[in-house]
Amino acid sequence: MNGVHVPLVTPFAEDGTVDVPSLERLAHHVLDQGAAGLVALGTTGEAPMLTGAESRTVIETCRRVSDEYGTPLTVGAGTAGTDDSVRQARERAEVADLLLVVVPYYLRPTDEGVVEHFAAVGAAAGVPLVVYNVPYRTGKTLRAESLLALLAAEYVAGVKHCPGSVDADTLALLAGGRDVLCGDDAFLYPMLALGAAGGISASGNVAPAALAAMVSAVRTGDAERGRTLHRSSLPLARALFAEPSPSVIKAVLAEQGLIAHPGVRAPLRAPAADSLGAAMDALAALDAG
Ligand SMILES: O=C(O)C1=N[C@H](C(=O)O)C[C@H](O)C1
Repeated sequence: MNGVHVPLVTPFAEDGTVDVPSLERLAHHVLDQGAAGLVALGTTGEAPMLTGAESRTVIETCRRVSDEYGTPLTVGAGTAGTDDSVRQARERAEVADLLLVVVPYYLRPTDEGVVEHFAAVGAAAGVPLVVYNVPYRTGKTLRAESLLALLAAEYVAGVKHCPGSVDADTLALLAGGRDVLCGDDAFLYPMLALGAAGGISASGNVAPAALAAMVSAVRTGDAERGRTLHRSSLPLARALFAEPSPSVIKAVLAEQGLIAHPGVRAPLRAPAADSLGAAMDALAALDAG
């Protein structure tokens, strides 16, 4: 799990069904532009709003394209409960190379309960897990030692960390030595500079080359280039997340002609014209890598 992995949006056709040709076009585009792999059914893919059949269509489409490119496919999985997460992980692991498993949300279990949850899912899945730590969405903040324990587990390939800042726990995690992936687009460069292996970055849908260039600047020790790319991509990350994601991202992708329609599923809503305008301006000003 090195480099930038792109959590693809799930494009919908005008009638609201999953638009497979748009999804395929976008998947080819991001891999052509330097993404290291695809992520299906991430937050950006509106996973909670898809039916089981739609989820399978998205996974199969991403599998086909990943096989063409020889790149890894990570598939989102996990719900609030362990039994249901185990069932879903078993099913999705048949097609995925890795599973991106969200910290169980809403009930706010203890850290010990969360660690046991991942052990159960890891044992059932048979493919490596990426722990998706996103406290501002799940309502569950794990202690740094629990994150480090998960990072050290043999069934865990990495932690996708979305702290909203580079705080003390983030520093402890990055000092942990194994794969940490940044899940907060605005913090991609700072976390890479501190040793993160890469990122799962929604901005990669619209600017894959710039993010791939940032990774390569850090790898080659070109700090000045890395900082330049960071300064240039930060306004874009902010603009894309100015409204609940992925509504702005989809609107930009439709403007770019990469997907046919910008529609998102309720309760998400189309973004305000100003939000789209700000994102298009940030994209126009981007150092594209
Ligand atoms: O789709 C994802 O997975 C991502 N999740 C983060 C979030 O929205 O919480 C952001 C990241 O860019 C991609």
